[in-house]
Amino acid sequence: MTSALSTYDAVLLLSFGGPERQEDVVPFLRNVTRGKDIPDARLEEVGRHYRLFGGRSPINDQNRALLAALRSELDARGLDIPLVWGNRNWAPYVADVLTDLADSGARRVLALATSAHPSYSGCRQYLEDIALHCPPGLRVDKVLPFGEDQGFVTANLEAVRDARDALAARGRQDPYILFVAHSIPLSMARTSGPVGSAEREGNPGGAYVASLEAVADRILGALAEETGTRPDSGLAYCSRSGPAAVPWLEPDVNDALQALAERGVGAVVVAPIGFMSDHMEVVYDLDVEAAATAERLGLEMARAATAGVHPAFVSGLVDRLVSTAADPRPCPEGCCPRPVRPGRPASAERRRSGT
Ligand SMILES: CC1=C(CCC(=O)O)c2cc3nc(cc4[nH]c(cc5[nH]c(cc1n2)c(C)c5CCC(=O)O)c(CCC(=O)O)c4C)C(CCC(=O)O)=C3C
Ligand SMILES: [Fe+2]
Repeated sequence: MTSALSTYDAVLLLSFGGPERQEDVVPFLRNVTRGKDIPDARLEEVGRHYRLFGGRSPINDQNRALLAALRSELDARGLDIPLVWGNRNWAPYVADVLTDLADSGARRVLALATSAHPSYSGCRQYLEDIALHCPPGLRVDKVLPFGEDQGFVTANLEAVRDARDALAARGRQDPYILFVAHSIPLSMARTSGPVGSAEREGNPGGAYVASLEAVADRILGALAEETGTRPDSGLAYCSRSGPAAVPWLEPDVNDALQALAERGVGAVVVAPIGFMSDHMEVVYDLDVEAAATAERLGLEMARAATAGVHPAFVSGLVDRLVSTAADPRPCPEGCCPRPVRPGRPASAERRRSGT
């Protein structure tokens, strides 16, 4: 079957990468924090979550599963384009994959990054990775963030419904729905463009928060239509890091749970709509830490699944590949810019990548 995709030589799944064994943890974190001169002792502290899971991040296996699901969907549509995988911070490295593609004669590659919502970390930084490692003669176009696509919304809606029903089976009706995403510095959120609609311009959290709110709103709207009542809900954040003096998106998920318990809420669905699969942030910060907070507060909590390889999501991603191939649009100039780090000249930062 012909489609606009046939003008490309390969599809590249672009991701963050993660360690696979204990020996990988510190080298991986050194890659993530490249250029920031963080001492190994501090890296050990950051790596504690990975150590607890045997040094293995879930992210690579999630990406292997996604590659298999995308392959099946491409095949089912008769799209025989090669599909490859490259990471920013761990093997297989994007630099090696782009070199291999160029060596095998590829000229045009269509990249899909594993971040659903727009921000420097989830969008522009992948463009920088490509620019930094792209061999001459190779052109790479990238799919824009897809969090508001119907497939992603459908997968998350079904997950919230399942978690709600699991609580109901334990006798807890009408839970609060707490949507969760990765916190980012407020400065990064404000510049997370693309700024298009008036709502976005008026949203101090920028396009990142607007995208999360849009997904939450569509899930709540669908639930309201099914049950006749719109569930009580909120948006919270996990996994903040960096100096306490720098403002990040709030509230933290643990503080949000505390506030709910104080209000007398008894049951909560924690829905990680900010993540497209079970990353370390989900399996540690939510399933371990937030779950312990909920338990301590006497709150019944059910964590909704991430989109993962939900068929509607995978099919929507392939739709996106096809539509982007037909009309590749660059991320708008000035959108989701690299954060300026105080005390570091921009030129020294330009050729470095971290997180
Ligand atoms: C918006 C966003 C996404 C996109 C959402 C998404 O794609 O899901 C994302 C993805 C990821 N981030 C990841 C891991 C890390 N992120 C870090 C640090 C940071 N992330 C940030 C933001 C984001 N990050 C920020 C603003 C920082 C501080 C950096 C700075 O100040 O410059 C650090 C350093 C240690 C620390 O600071 O905690 C690590 C180890 C992994 C792998 C997880 C796994 O192994 O499963 C993944 C997919
Ligand atoms: Fe991160």
